[in-house]
Amino acid sequence: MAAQRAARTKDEADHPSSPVLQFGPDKPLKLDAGTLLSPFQIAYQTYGTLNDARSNAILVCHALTGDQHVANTNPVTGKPGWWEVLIGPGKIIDTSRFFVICSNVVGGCLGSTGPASTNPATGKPYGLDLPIITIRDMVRAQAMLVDHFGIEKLFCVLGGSMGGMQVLEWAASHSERVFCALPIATGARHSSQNIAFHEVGRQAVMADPDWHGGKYLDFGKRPEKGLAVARMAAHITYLSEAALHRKFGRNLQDREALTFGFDADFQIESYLRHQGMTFVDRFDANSYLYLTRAMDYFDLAADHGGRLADAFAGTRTRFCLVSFTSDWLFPTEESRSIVHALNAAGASVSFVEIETDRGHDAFLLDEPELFAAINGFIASAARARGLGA
Ligand SMILES: CC(=O)SCCNC(=O)CCNC(=O)[C@H](O)C(C)(C)COP(=O)(O)OP(=O)(O)OC[C@H]1O[C@@H](n2cnc3c(N)ncnc32)[C@H](O)[C@@H]1OP(=O)(O)O
Ligand SMILES: N[C@@H](CCO)C(=O)O
Repeated sequence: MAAQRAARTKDEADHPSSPVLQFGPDKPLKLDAGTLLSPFQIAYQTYGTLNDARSNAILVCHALTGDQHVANTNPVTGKPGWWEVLIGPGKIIDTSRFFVICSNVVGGCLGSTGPASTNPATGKPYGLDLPIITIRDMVRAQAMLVDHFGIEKLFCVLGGSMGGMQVLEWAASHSERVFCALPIATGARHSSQNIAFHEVGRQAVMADPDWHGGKYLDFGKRPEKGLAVARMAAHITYLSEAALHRKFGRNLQDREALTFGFDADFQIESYLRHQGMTFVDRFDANSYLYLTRAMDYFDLAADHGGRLADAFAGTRTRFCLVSFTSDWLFPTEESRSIVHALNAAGASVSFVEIETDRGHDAFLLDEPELFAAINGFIASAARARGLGA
């Protein structure tokens, strides 16, 4: 165990934005697809220090296109970590008290094994030869990383969107290892409408002639146009009609009049083009296919005989669910149905619906009510866990 603690050096603690840390388990990853993934890597970051009782660990699960750089400068984009506003010394998730772990999901493209990784059978990138990865597979891999740190029980698992799906999966399949769980802006299954949007995005990628059946790395050119269009369509779903109206209305982009052509006349067009173009600089097209598929396949009730409450039978985990009024991707009803299932399972659960026009991606923004909910829930759970004030 001492060796496991030593795996996290002082340099890592002092320089959390230091190069990507990777863990290669010596066991294969058992996949829901019925195969084994071996070898495989998990890229991760940690912040803070694990206490002697190993009771202060918080696992943060990232969303569809997020990564492990939750609270340090992102080495690809140069931007702050995606929850740096929330996590750090003296912040709401205080890394002078808690040991925070965030890992890149398996199937991703920032250091964990994914479709761009080398297939040991061919010596070439996996491409579509990588087996389909599920949310449960991602969580199995994270559990191996948590084992690597010698942590039996996580104090908290939290995350939004696809991160929230991982939180629910942790609570369902490793309930004895989770003291408290905070799924945000998520659902216990991906809805028909959400699968539909993902399918549009995947078809945009696959229709790009540079995709080459997923073997684009062999050809030296990536399917950037298709991936950008996929992101543009998806990005609309992360916002809301009201937010788009508030931010852009029908304002024109750097011009006084319509051009009577197909340039980006409107600010919203220019904005979406920007979102699409910047996305392709930081994300792999095949990873996008795999991770959207993982979300589509997620159906916690189906995995437990069709009754969601059975996924949480006997749980002692404390839950807090958060939804946003303008989130049309994971509307409040999705969270409410999870709350009902938790009630039926006799779980300890609280629920916060936050009034905002910022849509689904509100969980990534400076949202005071969200931070107040996280703060209150973690403070009360920490007292119950004997982790002090
Ligand atoms: C959970 C995780 O794991 S992280 C997930 C991965 N990360 C993301 O999804 C982040 C991408 N998402 C976003 O940027 C989402 O819009 C939000 C909602 C999170 C950010 O919202 P805001 O902070 O309000 O930023 P906003 O939506 O206005 O976008 C700002 C960007 O649009 C650009 N922009 C704004 N207006 C225009 C315009 N008219 N024309 C062109 N570009 C524009 C800005 O220059 C800025 O660009 P930059 O990000 O390259 O610096
Ligand atoms: N916009 C976030 C959340 C999507 O669910 C992302 O790209 O990961």
